[in-house]
Amino acid sequence: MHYILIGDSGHSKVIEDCIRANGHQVIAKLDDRYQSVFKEDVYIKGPMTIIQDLLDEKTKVIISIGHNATRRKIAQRIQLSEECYGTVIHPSAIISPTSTIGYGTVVMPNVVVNADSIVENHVILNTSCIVEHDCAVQSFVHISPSAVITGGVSVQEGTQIGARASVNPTVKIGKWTMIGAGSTVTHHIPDNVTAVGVPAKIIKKEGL
Ligand SMILES: CC(=O)SCCNC(=O)CCNC(=O)[C@H](O)C(C)(C)COP(=O)(O)OP(=O)(O)OC[C@H]1O[C@@H](n2cnc3c(N)ncnc32)[C@H](O)[C@@H]1OP(=O)(O)O
Repeated sequence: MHYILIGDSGHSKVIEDCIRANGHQVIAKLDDRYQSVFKEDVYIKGPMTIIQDLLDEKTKVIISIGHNATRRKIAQRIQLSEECYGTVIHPSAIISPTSTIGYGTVVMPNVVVNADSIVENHVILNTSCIVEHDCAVQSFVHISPSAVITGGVSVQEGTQIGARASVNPTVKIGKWTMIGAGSTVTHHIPDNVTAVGVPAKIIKKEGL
């Protein structure tokens, strides 16, 4: 399988490692800071507008941008059908056969997703995070490295759970919210806020 990465950044390097670990290959890195199309090493580089010229049935796309709102903006802008997107899962990740992982989603090394969880589209499950049983992780969420989402948790669209944060069982976290690194979330958290600390408290009423 060939991949086109949209966004040529630190996050895309980690995604490329996951793609290679599966024996697949990145053929193009598109980014709007490139104004013309050129070849660098084995890659075609250029602006996002050339994407349609590169697509075929052996090629999948991943939007390789860590910022959740930007990832969504680009998905809305390029308007690809869902079959154009790949799902990248590092071979060291453990995914329950009763869980589902959506399109455009990347699952980094040593991630665990346990039984009956639903992970939607364009999600980042970053290095060594844990999504326990019966969780719902909506589209454009980022679960940062080593964060732990315990059983029955719901994380709504576009929210980021910071590195090493943990979320107590059955807690619901709203849309486009930020949970600070190392926080422990003990109660439901609404949409569009920033919450930090142990236990997590809201410090800002504007989201991501
Ligand atoms: C592969 C990768 O790199 S993936 C990247 C993963 N990234 C992360 O996990 C980073 C998550 N980001 C954070 O934790 C950030 O600190 C945020 C987003 C929660 C807050 O950032 P900002 O909005 O810039 O807030 P700011 O730094 O001004 O802090 C505001 C207050 O909250 C406190 N605070 C900020 N973050 C935290 C935190 N994680 N835990 C506890 N307190 C915190 C600050 O000390 C400050 O307190 P004060 O007003 O008493 O001085």
